[in-house]
Amino acid sequence: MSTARIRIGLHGAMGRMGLRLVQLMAADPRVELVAAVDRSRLGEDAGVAAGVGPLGVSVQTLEALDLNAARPDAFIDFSHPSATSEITAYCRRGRIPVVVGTTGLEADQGEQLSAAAAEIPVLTSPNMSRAVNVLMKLVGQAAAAMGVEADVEIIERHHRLKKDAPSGTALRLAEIVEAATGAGPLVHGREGQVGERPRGEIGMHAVRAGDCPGEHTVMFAVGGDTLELSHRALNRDGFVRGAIDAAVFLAGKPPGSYTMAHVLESAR
Ligand SMILES: NC(=O)C1=CN([C@@H]2O[C@H](COP(=O)(O)OP(=O)(O)OC[C@H]3O[C@@H](n4cnc5c(N)ncnc54)[C@H](OP(=O)(O)O)[C@@H]3O)[C@@H](O)[C@H]2O)C=CC1
Ligand SMILES: O=C(O)C1=N[C@H](C(=O)O)C[C@H](O)C1
Repeated sequence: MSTARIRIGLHGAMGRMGLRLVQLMAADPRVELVAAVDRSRLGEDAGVAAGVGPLGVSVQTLEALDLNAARPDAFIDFSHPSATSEITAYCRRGRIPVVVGTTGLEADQGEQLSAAAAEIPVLTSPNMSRAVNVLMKLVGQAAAAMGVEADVEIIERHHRLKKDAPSGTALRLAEIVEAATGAGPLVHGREGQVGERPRGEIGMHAVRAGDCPGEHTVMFAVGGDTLELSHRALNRDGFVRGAIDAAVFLAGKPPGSYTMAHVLESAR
């Protein structure tokens, strides 16, 4: 017996994440691309643009999208903070669940997402990769076990085209350490006569180089011992598969705020 595919709209469909989503969704029997929204490559067939052949879905702006024709069960957003409020408001008006992967959001956008979650299902995560979500759990455990006496340094490395720094994932890792130990403040890089390192400080370092898809290391150092927990993405597929799983999970859920933890728990 065949079940209906989950109808997915992409916001930021012609970006690095969007194009890989078009490719992996085309090979995933659970889902169907029904809307490809971007401000670039308007009018192109999204499948042709992604190299998987015609899908009959043209790239268009949100304003031009015919919602009654597309009937998305969920939207996935990997665009830019300046565009995320628009897709959130659109999904809220249309009662469409939304997965937000865009990072670098302002505090008031977090509030908008929380307000939207009172009316529609909203899943946000700075990192959709299963492995990174395991890293987050391990970092919480390590921080609690190492204690506030351990010097914590977070190093993230990304491609030269990334627009926000530090990465959303690195900021989340810092929040996890802070929650486990009360450590802080966060110190971004160091330069000049900074003096001895105070206890509790969390050092944050953003490397931008080449085409690196994303790496995160959290270092815990005490006298005589250093523990490092790292994740290295070899390509974007882990983020993309997580985002598809998130959209499949979210379609048909009641309104509320969801995270990748809900998705991963549901898959066990
Ligand atoms: N949560 C996660 O797991 C991950 C999150 N990310 C985050 O996702 C976001 C996108 O990353 P990435 O795909 O690499 O970025 P890209 O810049 O490659 O893609 C973003 C796409 O969105 C388009 N866009 C920008 N503004 C608008 C707008 N106002 N309306 C419509 N489309 C718009 C861009 O068009 P144009 O090219 O014209 O600017 C581009 O096509 C980033 O915030 C990144 O940090 C990335 C990977 C994983
Ligand atoms: O912009 C990217 O590429 C990535 N951004 C996310 C972040 O800011 O944490 C996740 C991933 O590392 C790739």
